[in-house]
Amino acid sequence: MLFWNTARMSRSLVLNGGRPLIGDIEVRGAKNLVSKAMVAVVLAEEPCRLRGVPEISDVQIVAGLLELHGVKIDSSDRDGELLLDPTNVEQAHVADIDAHAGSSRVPVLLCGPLLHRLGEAFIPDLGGCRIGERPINFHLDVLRTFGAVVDKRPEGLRLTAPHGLKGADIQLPYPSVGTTEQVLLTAVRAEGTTVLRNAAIEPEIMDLVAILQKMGAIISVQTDRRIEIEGVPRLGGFDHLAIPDRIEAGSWACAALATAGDIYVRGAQQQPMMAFLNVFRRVGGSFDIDDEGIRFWHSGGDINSLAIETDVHPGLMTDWQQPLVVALTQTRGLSIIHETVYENRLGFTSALGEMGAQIQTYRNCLGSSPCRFSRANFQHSAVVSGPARLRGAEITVPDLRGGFSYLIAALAAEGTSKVHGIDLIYRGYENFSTKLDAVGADYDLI
Ligand SMILES: CC(=O)N[C@H]1[C@@H](OP(=O)(O)OP(=O)(O)OC[C@H]2O[C@@H](n3ccc(=O)[nH]c3=O)[C@H](O)[C@@H]2O)O[C@H](CO)[C@@H](O)[C@@H]1O
Ligand SMILES: C=C(OP(=O)(O)O)C(=O)O
Repeated sequence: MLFWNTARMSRSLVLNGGRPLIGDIEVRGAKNLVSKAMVAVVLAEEPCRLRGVPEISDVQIVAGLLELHGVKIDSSDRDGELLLDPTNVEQAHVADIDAHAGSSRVPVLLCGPLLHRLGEAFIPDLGGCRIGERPINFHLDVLRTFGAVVDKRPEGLRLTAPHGLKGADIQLPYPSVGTTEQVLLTAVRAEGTTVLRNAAIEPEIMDLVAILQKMGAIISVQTDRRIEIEGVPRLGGFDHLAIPDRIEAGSWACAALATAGDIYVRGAQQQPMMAFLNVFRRVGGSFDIDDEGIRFWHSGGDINSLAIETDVHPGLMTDWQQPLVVALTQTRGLSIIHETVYENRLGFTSALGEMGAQIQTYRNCLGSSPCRFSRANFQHSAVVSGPARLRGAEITVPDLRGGFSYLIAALAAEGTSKVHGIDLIYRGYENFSTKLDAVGADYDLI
């Protein structure tokens, strides 16, 4: 059992903005690795230890699902250590699994591990941020290539593998993070070799590869988005310290910039954040990297507008886009955003408009080249005109990163803001209210 429960947390925040955020905060393991590492436990035949686990609701959701499948989970105190024992993995009751419907996207990654362990998997309807259609067609296609039979039912998906799972030759239509993880988590114990082309290579995926290697997997990552996996008959446990959360680190960096503040993010690492750090420097923010973390601050005077384009790694990660947009409202001139990963990740800007930001969204690709959305009717580009004098407003969180971005906007704004629906922010920002205290924010939880 986990000892924390974000379901008991507050739903709204009242914030008084207009003062710089200054102080030290710490980020722990990445949401986008920790939840996958927990899924990998189902493949193990020995207990596993995961360290640096943040107290976020996505961890809670995956822990609940694993417990339904007989994984014993122990987290006794606040040191971020989870002990997970999968020796008695069993089929969960469909009705119990169904109770987790709509809560996260991670359950789809249980397909391969459950098929290997139990020969059958039932997956509830998925949740996750509503920032686009987010189909799972790539996931189902690759699972079928391995030999899975997918039965779509009103309450979710039922998968079986009547002839076992066999290594496959796979070319992804787009370097999808989740589908790459799906392939890794299935191929490591499939019979024979799998070759995956056009794979995603995000740092969290490389950390998952490291975990699987500790468990006994044989995986080679080539330089051209090609990953080769030799299936093995058995996997053992692991002991692993999760890669720190670069999205959370970048979000606090944007909070420092937008409020003309100065925040030291303990745990932030340079390498996985290179694309972000380049943007931060170009916009005129300052940073200083040491062995323990990164200090981000506003250097005074005007900051620069610029053009940014999100992309798969090593490009600028889409999850940084929303907090960056808030920082860009404070720059002089016109900034351009081209969101190429999700077709609908700019909807959060309309509430920023109510706060005084000048943001116009466009269907056209306002980037270096047309993206996958060029001929579709999606508002996936934006022009931000600044600097804007933001004023407090009453707003409701639309999604995880949009939610944190609203907190930044409220703290940069003059006056008082009320932000509702903050439970979504607990999905990926550990103890954010304690961290707001640490950087001197003026707020009340209601
Ligand atoms: C829990 C987690 O790790 N979430 C991250 C993961 O999401 P997630 O793994 O869902 O993102 P993907 O990389 O798979 O999605 C990228 C694009 O591919 C499309 N697609 C994906 C799968 C599919 O079957 N069909 C399809 O069309 C999506 O709609 C999207 O337009 O990577 C995203 C891109 O870095 C991040 O924003 C999310 O924070
Ligand atoms: C889009 C995100 O997460 P998820 O895929 O879990 O919805 C995110 O972390 O910003």
